Amino acid sequence: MTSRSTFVPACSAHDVVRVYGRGDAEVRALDGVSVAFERGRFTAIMGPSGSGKSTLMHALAGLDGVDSGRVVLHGDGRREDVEISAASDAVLTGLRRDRIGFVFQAFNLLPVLTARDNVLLPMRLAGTRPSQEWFDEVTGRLGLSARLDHLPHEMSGGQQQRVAVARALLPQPDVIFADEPTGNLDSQSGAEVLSMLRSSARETGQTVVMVTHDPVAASYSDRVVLLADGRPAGEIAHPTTDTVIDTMRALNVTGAAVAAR
Ligand SMILES: Nc1ncnc2c1ncn2[C@@H]1O[C@H](COP(=O)(O)OP(=O)(O)OP(=O)(O)O)[C@@H](O)[C@H]1O
Repeated sequence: MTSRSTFVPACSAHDVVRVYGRGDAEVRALDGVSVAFERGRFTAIMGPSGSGKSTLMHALAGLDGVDSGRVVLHGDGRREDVEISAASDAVLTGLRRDRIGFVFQAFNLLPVLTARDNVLLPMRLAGTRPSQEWFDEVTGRLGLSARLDHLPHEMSGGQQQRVAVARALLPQPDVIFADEPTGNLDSQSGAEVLSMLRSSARETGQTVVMVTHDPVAASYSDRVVLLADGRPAGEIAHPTTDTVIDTMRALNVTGAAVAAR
């Protein structure tokens, strides 16, 4: 892992508000959230059910809009900063193709395509292709080299999710958003996928932001950002399963912000 003294953001939210419904049915899913996600780090978003985790991730990824505040995808010198919250649909489509990767709970592989073609599909749609060296490195690291000609139904859930991770990593997006990526996996397969996400951050500087309910999954991250009732509620640096369980318990009991640890 590289040591670094300054926090360089890959994406950030600034006083973001997202309201669903009106009148008595109004829910402030995000109620003034300001948070930044560090480049080259693996960050988990946690909080009680209904605390706004998915809403925040969707806003950061440009999958859903916000009512006020700003969401920014930060450039890196090569690429420009983009205000996601003010971007047109055309710009957002381009960002999702070139600069943002996704890993979902449901693997979302195309059933008629082999692992190789699933992994390559987003780049093919964008009219580009990875170098053979990078393709071999990513699929090798994910343990997929012997599976590349298999169809999804010929692979286990863990292998399918590793294909989905390879597909997200290959274009080297600014940020990969992972939404409960181990929710459909047994603990062994989940551990493999989480190790891959962690090593992609540590070894290749890939920024990963993951929503999870699972303290074990969160313990693979470098930092946990906590939400409660649509507001930031503290964070945990270098989380362990135990510190996450303790902090979540306190959050569920009090619903209040906890001190950064
Ligand atoms: N499309 C919607 N319409 C109305 N309310 C919504 C909508 N989406 C989310 N909400 C509400 O916004 C709040 C935040 O929801 P969100 O899904 O972001 O929470 P979460 O922390 O991801 O929850 P969970 O852990 O249960 O998935 C909840 O009260 C939810 O009911």
